[in-house]
Amino acid sequence: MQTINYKPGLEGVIAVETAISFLDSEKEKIVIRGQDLIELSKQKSYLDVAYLLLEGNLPSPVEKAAFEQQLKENYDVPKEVIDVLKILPKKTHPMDAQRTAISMLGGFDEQIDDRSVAANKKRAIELLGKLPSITVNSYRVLQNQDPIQPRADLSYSANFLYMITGKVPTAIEEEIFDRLLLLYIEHEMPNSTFSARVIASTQSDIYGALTGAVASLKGNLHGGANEAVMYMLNDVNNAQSFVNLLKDKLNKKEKIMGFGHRVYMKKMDPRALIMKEALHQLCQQTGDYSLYEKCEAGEKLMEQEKGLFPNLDYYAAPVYWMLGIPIPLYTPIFFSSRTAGLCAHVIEQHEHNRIFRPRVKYIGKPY
Ligand SMILES: CC(=O)SCCNC(=O)CCNC(=O)[C@H](O)C(C)(C)COP(=O)(O)OP(=O)(O)OC[C@H]1O[C@@H](n2cnc3c(N)ncnc32)[C@H](O)[C@@H]1OP(=O)(O)O
Ligand SMILES: O=C([O-])CC(=O)C(=O)O
Repeated sequence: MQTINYKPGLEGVIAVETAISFLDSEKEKIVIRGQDLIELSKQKSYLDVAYLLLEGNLPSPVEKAAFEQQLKENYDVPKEVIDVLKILPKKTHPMDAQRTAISMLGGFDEQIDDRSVAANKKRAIELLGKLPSITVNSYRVLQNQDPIQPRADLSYSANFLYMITGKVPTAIEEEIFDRLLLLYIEHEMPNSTFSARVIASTQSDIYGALTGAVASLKGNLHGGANEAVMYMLNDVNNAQSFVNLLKDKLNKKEKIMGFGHRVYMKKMDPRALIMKEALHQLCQQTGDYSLYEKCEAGEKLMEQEKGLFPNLDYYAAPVYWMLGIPIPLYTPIFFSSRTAGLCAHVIEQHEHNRIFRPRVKYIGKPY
């Protein structure tokens, strides 16, 4: 007779011991190596938090400059990777192209079998350096556009946004894009991180773990929600039509993208609030508040009708839009940011490994 302790979707199950991050619902903190992500988003930049994740402490100004320089030295992507992206069917989703490119990088790693912390940290830096180019250029070649070269004279985030839009961003655009990357950087044990750790736990390599994580993040119950939110917002002209659209979807028992979360069940994802403020800031710049009005109306309706609150993807989507970012890049950019957190998790998994191998509750034919 089996002893059953089955939680559908592993809800509430503790899967790993980690020193990387923790969602403390009681204290309302997203803890990243002992620091609150929301506080960090007000004072620090994406690269500070990427360094914190990989090294365990925030960088000094000198360490940060050296870290940024290392990333810039790794901006170039092997020509063979771009060549493969060019032969993908043009209807390939950029997430699938990103997945292919990351997977290919494994073949260029001369020390692929080295699972040491030092080797994995080196790979994390190489991956973080290459991700902006992989992300943007995989999309560009699918659009029959020539790859764009990174610009090392710009900051990491400014270059990333420049590569996406083809324009050097203004100071406010750079600041908001950097905040968006920072908020997406790490979030404890979402499906993609779990996937990466499960793969790494077989002693498989970081490229395989990240390739699996891209596939996980693509789904619209996870990272793919940000793109779905924007298509929904663009389907209607004003706040009232958006409310009507959501009511209609709810009547059809459809899930509304950008709402709900396994951990934030009774209140709004704190990261979404920061993006809501960023959206307001961007609307102030243009004088056009229509996206903000639609989002707020949707937020109110969902609370009234379902007691559900926005997650990060809900308010990140219109921020991406106002920064001039094409919708198919929203989830690949999320992944690009999350690479820092995922690499920290793969490093930790390789350091303190036990293979994941759960059991089942058998509901098949009697035997
Ligand atoms: C950055 C991120 O990746 S955040 C996640 C982004 N994903 C989305 O926005 C997709 C929409 N949201 C969802 O599908 C879910 O809320 C998830 C996947 C995020 C969490 O899923 P779970 O923790 O398994 O919650 P579950 O789906 O069981 O929902 C609990 C109840 O709330 C309802 N619910 C949850 N989210 C939604 C939603 N977005 N729209 C409508 N109803 C919802 C469910 O239908 C369910 O109702 P029931 O008990 O009457 O059946
Ligand atoms: O935590 C989750 O399940 C999903 C999420 O918000 C994230 O990965 O940022």
